[in-house]
Amino acid sequence: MRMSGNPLLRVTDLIIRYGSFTAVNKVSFQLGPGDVYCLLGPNGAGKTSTIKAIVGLVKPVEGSISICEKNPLTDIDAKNCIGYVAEDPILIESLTTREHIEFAATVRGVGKESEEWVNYLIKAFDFTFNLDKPVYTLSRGNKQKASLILALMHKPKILILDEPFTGLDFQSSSILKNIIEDWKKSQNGVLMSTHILEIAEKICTRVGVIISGRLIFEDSTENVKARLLGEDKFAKLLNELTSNTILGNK
Ligand SMILES: Nc1ncnc2c1ncn2[C@@H]1O[C@H](COP(=O)(O)OP(=O)(O)OP(=O)(O)O)[C@@H](O)[C@H]1O
Repeated sequence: MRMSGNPLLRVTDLIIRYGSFTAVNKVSFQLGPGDVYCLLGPNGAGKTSTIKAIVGLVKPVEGSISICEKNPLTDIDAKNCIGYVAEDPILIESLTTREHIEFAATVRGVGKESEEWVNYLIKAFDFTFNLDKPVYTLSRGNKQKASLILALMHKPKILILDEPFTGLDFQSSSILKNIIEDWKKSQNGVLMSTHILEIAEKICTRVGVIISGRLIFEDSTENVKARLLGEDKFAKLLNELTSNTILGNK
């Protein structure tokens, strides 16, 4: 695969099982500097499981993961290289977002120098009036915004976003798209799962199609589009990949 510089993230032969069920089967891919890698696939394909293994929320039975050239199992610094937004925001319901930000700043060693950036994020996501409300009073979309601010505040080299546009209003979606573009330009990396083909086509530099736990197709978005000449055919390819894959028997 074409890549400039060492990969920021390397996933090799990842296998995840829940009991006897294999949810992710020998998945391998890399995220290079400047990449926005989109994992595409139907419900239950294994996208979230793959992401959870990368951020350490699920223990794979086999395979290896390298984050910023560090082993996350043995090197605590690997975690600081990541900003993660889960499909369902992971927040402490009784705390306010301001308290989450203060706690995260202490844990990650984020100091005064980041104040301007954090204030920018709060303003950009139109979050000022929600900052001091307990999380349990926030709407789904505002919890998503809180998660995004927390994931971005330490300017991680790798952003990992699981269905990040779900529940976001138009303005916040547009801000997030700009931030993803900035991450790409700064030679950082973004790994993202999405069901929205338009986003994959417009934002991602690479797409990986995962079905029944297997990564069955991977290419640059540029190549896919050049080959398929148009959005309808991009969607058609994914439909075909989905229907041609024999489900079960993994
Ligand atoms: N904790 C769990 N215990 C048992 N099975 C699980 C668990 N988590 C996920 N699975 C199963 O693993 C498979 C992959 O799930 P996963 O959430 O990774 O898929 P996904 O591609 O992210 O789906 P979606 O697009 O619906 O979010 C599914 O069959 C799911 O039911």
